Amino acid sequence: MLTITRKLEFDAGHRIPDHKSQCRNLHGHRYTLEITLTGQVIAAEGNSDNGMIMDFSDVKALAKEHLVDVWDHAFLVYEKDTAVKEFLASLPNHKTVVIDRIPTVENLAAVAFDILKAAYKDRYGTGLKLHKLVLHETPNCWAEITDN
Ligand SMILES: Nc1nc2c(c(=O)[nH]1)N=C([C@H](O)[C@H](O)COP(=O)(O)OP(=O)(O)OP(=O)(O)O)CN2
Ligand SMILES: [Zn+2]
Repeated sequence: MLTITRKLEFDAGHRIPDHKSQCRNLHGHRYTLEITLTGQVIAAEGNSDNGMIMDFSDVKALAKEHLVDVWDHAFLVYEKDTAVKEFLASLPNHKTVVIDRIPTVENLAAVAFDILKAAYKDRYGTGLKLHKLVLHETPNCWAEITDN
């Protein structure tokens, strides 16, 4: 299978409220996102994206619009983490993203996959689709999710 992968980075805060150790504290990460797409290679002489599955700049633009700019410098808070949710709501103009599950790297990768799957789906009639997403929380810890 032929794929292309675009890497982007963003910063976000989170906490894992029931964690046994450090991760129950408010803290942040520089997340690294790897987006892998598959689809037919575009064959259209004279087109800017001739010979590409998708121009990397378009991969980046869609990722930013639908996910990266939404999560960058936001605090990603679990919807049932009432104490932190209320605190963040008390801060004027604070960038907060409420997540319907605990913001572990596994869950954030799954949420990101669903968002980006819809964003890339068959934009050119070439079967373009999100194949895999990797989300690094630290250089040493990451989750991967693949389309099934
Ligand atoms: N399965 C998971 N385990 C942990 C998660 C997670 O999302 N899924 N998250 C955390 C913490 O939030 C944190 O992101 C990881 O911290 P840590 O284990 O300290 O990671 P480091 O890379 O900084 O660890 P080093 O020991 O410095 O390499 C915890 N667990
Ligand atoms: Zn963390």
